[in-house]
Formats: sequence, C-alpha cells, structure tokens
Amino acid sequence: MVSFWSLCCLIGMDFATFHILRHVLSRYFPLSLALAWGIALAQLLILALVLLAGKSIFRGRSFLREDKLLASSIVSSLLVPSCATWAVVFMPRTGADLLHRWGHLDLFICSHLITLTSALVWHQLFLSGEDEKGSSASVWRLLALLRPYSWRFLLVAVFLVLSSWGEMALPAYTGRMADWIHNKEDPSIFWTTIITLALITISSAVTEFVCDCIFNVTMSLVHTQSQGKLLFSILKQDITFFDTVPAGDITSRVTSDITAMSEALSHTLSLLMWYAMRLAFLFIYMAGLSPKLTLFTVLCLLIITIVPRLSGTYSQNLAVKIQGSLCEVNQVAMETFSNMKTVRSFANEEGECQRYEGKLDATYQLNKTEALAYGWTLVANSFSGLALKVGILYFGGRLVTNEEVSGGELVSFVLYELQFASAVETLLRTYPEVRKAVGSSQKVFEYMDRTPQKPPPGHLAPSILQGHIQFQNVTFSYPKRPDVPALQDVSFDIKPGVVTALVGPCDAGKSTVVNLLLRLYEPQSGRILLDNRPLADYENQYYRRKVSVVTQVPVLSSRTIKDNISYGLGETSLESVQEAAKASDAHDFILQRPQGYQTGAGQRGELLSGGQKQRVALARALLRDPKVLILDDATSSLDTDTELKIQETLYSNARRQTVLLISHRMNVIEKADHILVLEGGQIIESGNHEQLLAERGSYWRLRNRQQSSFQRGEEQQMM
Ligand SMILES: Nc1ncnc2c1ncn2[C@@H]1O[C@H](COP(=O)(O)OP(=O)(O)OP(=O)(O)O)[C@@H](O)[C@H]1O
Repeated sequence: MVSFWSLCCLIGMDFATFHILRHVLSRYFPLSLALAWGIALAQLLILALVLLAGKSIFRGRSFLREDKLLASSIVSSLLVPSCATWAVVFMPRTGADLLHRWGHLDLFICSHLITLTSALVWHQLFLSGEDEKGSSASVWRLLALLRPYSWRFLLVAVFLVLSSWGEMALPAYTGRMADWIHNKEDPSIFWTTIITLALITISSAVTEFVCDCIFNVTMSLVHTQSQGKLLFSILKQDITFFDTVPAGDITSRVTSDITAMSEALSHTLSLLMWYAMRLAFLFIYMAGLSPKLTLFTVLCLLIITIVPRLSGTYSQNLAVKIQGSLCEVNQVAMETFSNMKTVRSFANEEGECQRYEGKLDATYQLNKTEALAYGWTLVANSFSGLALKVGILYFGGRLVTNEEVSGGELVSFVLYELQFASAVETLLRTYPEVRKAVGSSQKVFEYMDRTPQKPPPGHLAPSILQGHIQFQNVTFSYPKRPDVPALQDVSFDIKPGVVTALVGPCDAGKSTVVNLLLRLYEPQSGRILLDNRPLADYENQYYRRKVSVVTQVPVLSSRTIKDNISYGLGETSLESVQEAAKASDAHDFILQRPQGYQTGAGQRGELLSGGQKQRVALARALLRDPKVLILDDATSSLDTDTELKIQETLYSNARRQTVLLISHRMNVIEKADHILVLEGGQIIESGNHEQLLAERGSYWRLRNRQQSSFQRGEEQQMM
C-alpha cells in the first residue's frame, strides 16, 4: 500500500501545483475546458517529474518511492477536467457549474476522496505488490492440488447450486405468506405455499448432505496425496538439502504444516463455496426485488471488505513466523532426544529444558500476538457487518415509506438482506484463514517445487564391471563451508581387484573421499571415474549394488538382524544372509541370541554393541557382493582377533573385489597392496608399506607416533 506520508505529500503537491498553475494561467486565458485540460496536463507533468526525482533521490527508502503514486496523480489531476468534459457534452448546465466550482476546496476534497476510494477498491479487487503476488500464486497452487478431482468438484458444484437455490425458497414464500395475510387471499394458497416450502426445504437438505459427503471424502484424499507427494519431493532431494535444512524444519513441514494447510483448505474452501453460491443466489433474488437497495448493499460490501484484507496480511505474516518458531522448538526436542545419552552423561537435562522453554516462550509470544490479532479481526469484522445491516435497514425503510416495494416484497428482501449480511460476515471471517492457509502452504510448496541439485540420472549398467576408480583433479568443499576445501586437486587411482588403503590424520578428508564415491555430493571441479566413465553416467540402483560402504558408526534400523543384513534387497534367502554373516564373523554371536536371525536389532541398532553393529553392517555390504567395497574405519570397534579374521576374508576376496580401506590402525593398513596418504585434503604420498617407510615421510611419522603411543600404553598397563 502507498504509505500515509507519501499520500499526504502527493495531496499537498497536488494542491500547491494546481493553485500556482491556475493563478498564473487564468491571468492570460479565460476559464474554459481547454484551460482546465491545459492546467491538468501541466500539473500531471510536474507531479510525474517530482515523483521521478524523488524516486532516484530517496532510492531504497519508502518515502515517495511507490509507483502507485503516479497512478493516483493521474486520477486526481484528470478527474475534474474529464468529468467536466462529459458534463459539458451531455449536461451543459452541470458542466458549466462544475467548471465554475473548479478550484474550490469542496471540489478539491471531493475529487481526492473519489481518488482514494477508487485506489482502495482497485487494491481490493486486483492484488499488486511483491508479497501479494506471491500469495495469489500460492492460492492458485493450492487450487491446483484439486485439479485431479475436477469431476468430483463439478458434481459438488451441481449439488451446491441445487441446495443454494432451495434455500432461497424460505424468504420468497415468507413474503408470499405476508402478502396472503395482508390481502386475505384464497385459503388454499396457504396450504399450497406451506407444502411447496416443505418439499423444497427437504430437497435442499438432501442435496446439501450429498454435496458435503462428496466434498469431505475428496478433501481427505487431497490431504493424503499431498502428504505423500511432499514426502516424495523431500526424499528425492540432494544431500546438500539435508545438510543445510534442520531436520526439525523438515519434520514440521511433513506433519504440522501440511495438516494445517489441508485443514484450512478444506474448511475454508467449503465455507467459501457455500457462502459464495448463496451470495450469488441472494444477489439475483434481491436485484429482482429492488435494484436500488441491492446496489447500495454491494457498494457497502466493497468498502467493508478492506478490513479483512489488511488484517489478513498481518495474520499471514504471523502464521509464517509461528511456523518457523515451532520448527525451532521441534529441532531442540529432536536434538535432545537423539543425543539423550550425551545429555545424561553431562547431566544437562535442566540446560536442555531451559533451551526448550526459551524457544517455547518465543512461540508463546507470537501466539499471544496472533490471538490479539484474531480478536481484533473478529471485532472489526462484526463492526463492519453490523454497519452494513444498519445501513441496509435504514435504506430499506425509506423505500417502504416511498412505496417503491410491496409489504410482502419488503419482508422477503429483509430476510434476503439478513442472510446476505451474515454470508458476507462469514466470508470476511474466513478471509484471514485463507491467508493463514496460504502462509502454511508457501513453505510446503517451496519443498514440493524444489529441484534437487544433482546431475540427471544415468542409464549405464554394464554386465561386467572392473571396479577401477580414478579421481582426476578433484576439488570439493562442503555446502555448509564453501570457502574451506575438504579436498584440493586430488588425483589417484584405485586399481581393480586390489586392496587400497587411505590413511591420514584426523580431518584429512578421508571420509570426504567416501562421500564423493557414494555420490552424496558432486565435486566442484575435476572428475571421478568408474571404469573410465563418470559416476553420474551409471544407473542409480545398479551403482548402489556395485559400490557398498561400511562406516565406522553404521546405522541399523528397528527390524530383525536378518532384515537389517538384507536391507534394500527385497526377499533374500536365509542361507545367503548366513553366508555373509559368516564372512563378517557375525554368525556366531547372532546364533547365541534366543531368536537367532529373527532377533530385533532395536531402534538404530541399540540392542547390539558397537562391534556387533559393525559386523552386521559388514555382512550387509558383503551380501550385495559389490564390485567396490569401501570400509571407512569399519573395524574400529572390533578386537584384534576378529579384525584379523575379517581381513583374511577381504584379502582372500581381493582378486574379485576392489577394496578401499580407511583406518587409523597402521597394522590394518600395512597389508594393503597400495597405500595413499592424505593430509589437509591433498594426496602427499603413495606406494606400498615398505616403499613409504623407506621414504621416511608422513606415513613413517604416523606409524612411529602410533607405535610409541601403543608402547607407552603397554608400559603404563604393566606398571
Ligand atoms: N558435512 C560437512 N559439512 C561441512 N564440513 C564438513 C562436513 N563433513 C566434514 N567436513 C569437514 O571436511 C574436512 C574433512 O573431513 P573428513 O570427515 O573427510 O575427514 P577425515 O579424514 O575422515 O577425518 P576423521 O579421520 O576424523 O574421520 C574437515 O575439516 C571437516 O570439518
């Protein structure tokens, strides 16, 4: 909206320019239409120049910045000359009178009031401005959700028309009864009227029932489908999205936002439909009875709809803020529950409670403001509705006394008017809810419309894969830390069918290599090839089957151990699961459980120890018989014996599989066929164990450091 001060300035400038121009020009020219147009155009030119100058001088500030002021200047400058021209052509006396009064204060105020009212009505009917464009776009997006069910809504519309039409019967027949009583007509008319009225009322109730049923069933279908669609859109996002958007935020969108959106949509849509249809019928019937009174009603209606529009914008902004605040509350709760052991071990339950209460308090403050805003909206709406009723009754009363309508018609009209006013009131009350639904839907649509930032899916799925991996000048930084490269110009080969070890101090970038190999992220520059083809060329499912990873802290889910091992493979035989478990040395401990492979692993695998989880995860990777097996510190929780057993399996397998081994334990690394040393995101050494020791470089230092700390530990134990 144009700011108050900008408007005051415009009116002031308008007044000043008009009077100066009139004073100067009327000295030389007689008062005529030509002079009026001359002054108006000169005035418009000056105002436009001042507005343009103000816009460039006060760039970035709201003062005098709005383009809408130009439209207002055009209307206010040209209004009187245009009216005078029309009047001179069609009503010469009025035209002369208008020209004569031109420049007087009353006409000046009147012309500006007309400009202001037109601007308000224009603003009311045709949304403009950036925010509002956004909301109207969301309203269309909301309605687009209903498009697949168009035929159902067509049916709803048919029943709606029938039922609303039936509702018009009561006032019409009441009017007829009033005329019948007044004129003492034939008694049979009384019974005919009553029976017809009863039949129409019953039919209207039945059609309303059918309409309600179809509508509610359709809306719950819309809700379910939108929820599924939203979850699907989120799941297909790139990992960067999950890195940057807090989990609480995402959960909030899938649960509370979409529910709020659907509920508001179904509730407000049904109200809007019913009352809009009723209004249409009431308008037709009222216009049939008294066009004058109907015109008066509609004009009043246009003016009072400005109130909900203003409060609706405020409610919408508040709704967005409340949703954001709720997300933060959820985020704190989720973070606390998922780190419960850490919270307990640092005895920080009270601290977490305080953090949660702090976030809740912010939400409470916003809710309080929302409650006040809602209360104010209700008061403003009922006040405007009441003003409309009083106005209509006053104007209607005058029509009766002027005998422009009959007694029965007046009764019908008053009944229609009351229904009309209550329908308007309901629509006004519904309006902030529409804005609230739009507020909730904006974020939901933001997620639904988000295009994942990943390369298009590949289709390569060769029957024979060597498992040769090449990193060629790869540079990568995480989206959360775009300025700090985790890998810098890294190039190396992982030869097929051999065990390659990646070693380096903490934060060297070892897990980042794994993340890139898993295609969780895309490098900013350089290429990663598998059998000389970029990773993105491979079909996703194929790639996930051929490249398997076991991480240091494997994530298991709350299903049986067998199902955890065969995760993502569908129906798998127990024999093949057992074979994989034997290879990862998990078979024995699984059989010791009362239910063997059917034992539940607990939520996130909490019923298993760290070492057991690692062995189950290793079995899960081995079951897929991948061509490339990546072990990212995957045996760190195992004892030496178990680790040795697993190593034997890997090395015996090595002729068939490419293995990338990442470990901090040098005794695990030294047996690898090829060793890469990574430091500060760069490959600084490569070769086999003996070659690297001979170089006496970083690898040599790492090994010595580990050996001396190991010896120190043993000495301390012996003391
Ligand atoms: N998701 C992430 N977002 C932002 N930065 C990250 C992310 N993951 C890792 N990093 C940063 O990238 C760098 C390399 O981390 P990476 O986990 O690859 O090292 P690492 O060699 O595997 O370490 P460690 O041996 O301790 O596991 C570190 O500086 C780390 O802080």
